[in-house]
Amino acid sequence: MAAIEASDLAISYGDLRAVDGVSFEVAEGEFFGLLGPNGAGKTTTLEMIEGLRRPDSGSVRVLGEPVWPRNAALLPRIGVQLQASAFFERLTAREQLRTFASLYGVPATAADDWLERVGLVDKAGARVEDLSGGQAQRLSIACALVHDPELVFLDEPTAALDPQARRNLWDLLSGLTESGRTVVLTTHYMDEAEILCDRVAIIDRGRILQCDTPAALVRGLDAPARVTVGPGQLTLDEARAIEGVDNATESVDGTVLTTRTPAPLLGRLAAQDRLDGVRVQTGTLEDVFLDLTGREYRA
Ligand SMILES: Nc1ncnc2c1ncn2[C@@H]1O[C@H](COP(=O)(O)OP(=O)(O)OP(=O)(O)O)[C@@H](O)[C@H]1O
Repeated sequence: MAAIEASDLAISYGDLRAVDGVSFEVAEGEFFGLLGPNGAGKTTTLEMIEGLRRPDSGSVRVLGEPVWPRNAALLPRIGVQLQASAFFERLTAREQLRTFASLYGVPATAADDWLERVGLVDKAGARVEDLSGGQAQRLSIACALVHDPELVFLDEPTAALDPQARRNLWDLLSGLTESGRTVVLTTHYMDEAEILCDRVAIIDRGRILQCDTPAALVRGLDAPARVTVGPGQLTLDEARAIEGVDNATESVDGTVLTTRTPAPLLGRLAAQDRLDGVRVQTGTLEDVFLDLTGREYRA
């Protein structure tokens, strides 16, 4: 059984078709990403799947059940991350989490376990308004998971965090599917989706442009790899003479070799003892987005 089956979802706000025929399935245990720029329709799509917003047309089944009209049987089985601003005011981090636990009828020990899992034991007595952005996001994720849901929705969990705090949160997020739980994440960040998600749907202007594993999407681009060899190791003529090199240029970082066959090229560079400081860049999801839409990604 699929954890989510969304079929031809559409919703308009006045003249704006915010979601325009979106269909996808998410398998149980999958880490699935909805990826797209501001205003693409990610949040609206999630709200329809969570049963918070009624689609104009189309249908959704979650964990085998219809979500609309509001399906109370599903509530204990799904977790929805609240934006940090939706915390109960003036509670400490522990009280906040214990309040969620009691609303779901789970013991306070579950709250304390999650406090530990998200690394907030030191902040247990701090009021939620005194937490840093990253700590608040960790707490909101713990609140969504305290009742051990089968399916959890995380809407831009790393928005507004600095790069270090985002990376710290990735460790926590990547462990969430370990016990077979399904995770659906929306994000602006292509790098985040590439690292965390088993599959991503790239969504723009209310439509899914592509849906696949990040690796397959990048492979489908058929973009050449760029292999940069440290400065002074190769002349351009030597570089161009190496089998598999399509082009070679100089940059401040060294000699940049363009190739469609990076693995054998690296083997040849190794044989010439020229691997010191070599960097390999392949296509990224940002390149996929550019290729699909013809414009830069507007994160
Ligand atoms: N209640 C509403 N009334 C009118 N327009 C809306 C409403 N909610 C969303 N929209 C519009 O629908 C489009 C999709 O919005 P949505 O919030 O789903 O995008 P998003 O991909 O989640 O964007 P973001 O990453 O900025 O949160 C946007 O153009 C938005 O302005």
